[in-house]
Amino acid sequence: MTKDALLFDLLAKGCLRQEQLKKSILVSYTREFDSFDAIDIFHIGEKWNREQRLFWSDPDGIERVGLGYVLRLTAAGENRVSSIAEQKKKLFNDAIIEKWDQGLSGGPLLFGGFSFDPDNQKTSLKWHSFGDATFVLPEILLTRTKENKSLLTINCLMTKDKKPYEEYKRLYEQIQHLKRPQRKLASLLEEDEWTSTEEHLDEWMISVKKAIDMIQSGTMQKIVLSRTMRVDRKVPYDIEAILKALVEHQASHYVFAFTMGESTFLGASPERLVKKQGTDIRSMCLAGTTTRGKTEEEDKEKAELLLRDQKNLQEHQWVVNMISQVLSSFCQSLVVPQSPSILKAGQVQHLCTPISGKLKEDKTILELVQALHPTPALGGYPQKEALQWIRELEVSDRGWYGSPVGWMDEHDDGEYIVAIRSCLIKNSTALLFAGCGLVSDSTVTEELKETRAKFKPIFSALGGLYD
Ligand SMILES: C=C(O[C@H]1C=CC=C(C(=O)O)[C@@H]1O)C(=O)O
Ligand SMILES: [Mg+2]
Repeated sequence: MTKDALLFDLLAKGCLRQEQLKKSILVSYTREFDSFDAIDIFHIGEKWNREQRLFWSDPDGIERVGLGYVLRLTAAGENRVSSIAEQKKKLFNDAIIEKWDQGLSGGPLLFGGFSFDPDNQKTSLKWHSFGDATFVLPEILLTRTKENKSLLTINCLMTKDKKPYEEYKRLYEQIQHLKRPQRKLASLLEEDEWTSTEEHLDEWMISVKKAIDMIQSGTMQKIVLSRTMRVDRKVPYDIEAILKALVEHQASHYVFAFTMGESTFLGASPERLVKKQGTDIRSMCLAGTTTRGKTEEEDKEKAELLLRDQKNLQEHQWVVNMISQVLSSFCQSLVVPQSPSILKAGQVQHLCTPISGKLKEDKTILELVQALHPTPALGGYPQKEALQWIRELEVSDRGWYGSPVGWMDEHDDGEYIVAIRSCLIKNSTALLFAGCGLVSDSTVTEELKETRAKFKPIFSALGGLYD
């Protein structure tokens, strides 16, 4: 039997099971594929379904491109995480999943994320297609593994009206299409083509001052406040060109893009929230920032100053305390380094404490995400009060900025990052986000500079200069 004849077989099996159980059946088939260029494949998706495309690459070198969404799981409000978990469970019940090698990382992965705060009333139309929680299952998912193997996953939901042969024919044609990439020359922006505006800057500075005063008075320990920069072009943004720039310049980051309808949320985040593989857990505390030096020597000097800087160490410590406390309740063992190291992230560098652990009992990746979000790297401390202050002090709607975004598999393993260094793009407008952790030694001027530096990596990828 040829590889794709097996696909037909599975679809027929799915159809039969659908008739027997009288419910929609997920059929997922993963096989080896020809080597591919992820950006090229993403580009092919523009022609056939430009409103349903996703891209994901991680620091281990794994790349994934998803084209077309078989289904969308959505949820709103306080119970959004458990609602997604329930919908996911139902979807995988009775599913037919075939992988030629169980050890490889293809398969029916769900990609998506959550808004930062479902209780924030500033629901703007801009984030409409993303909602409080949205997960998608791509129809075609191409994966390049760490070992440089290419995998093709085809997902299909066999509903009552679907005929196996018709589905097979349609999917087969799409696979042929994938083999004929046409590379378009990605063009970055010319300098005179865009205008940028730092939005509500005065209001933001007043809010930062208020938050610092409050922290100094002892009411709060830490609050993270973010702001937006709008960058307008004369012509629509070229998402592939931006991804190409991010992948080239930010290879050590998580580069992601989720297109939901006309809008794309994309970025290159250095921050892992949590990864779960069986009982192994990995997380990361990232907070405390300085800029990069112009020479290697200056860069190192800045890093050394950061490692000794009391304000940044304090800012960092709230995150270490919270993440280690949360994870210790889930884990039988946890490794937390005594002091932070440096993580270089494009035009900035951070204090970073990686954390790893072993789960004591079976948990899903979503349970871990729910317990961790938002850490004091994006919210503050104490968490509940910090969220309340963010609602009151921030003008912009964070939407999915600063939120958990990622993927999960049929075994409830997966990886979520914190969506920072990111922007929301619609046609010729990009909205960039950057925030900063405020503690008692913060000053408005320094935090303004810090957020300006944090805009740079994504701004550069939109066409500004890398410096
Ligand atoms: C909130 C952001 O960064 C967080 C992660 C690393 C360092 C941070 C800081 O030093 O303030 C922030 O906590 C952002 O980039 O928008
Ligand atoms: Mg900071």
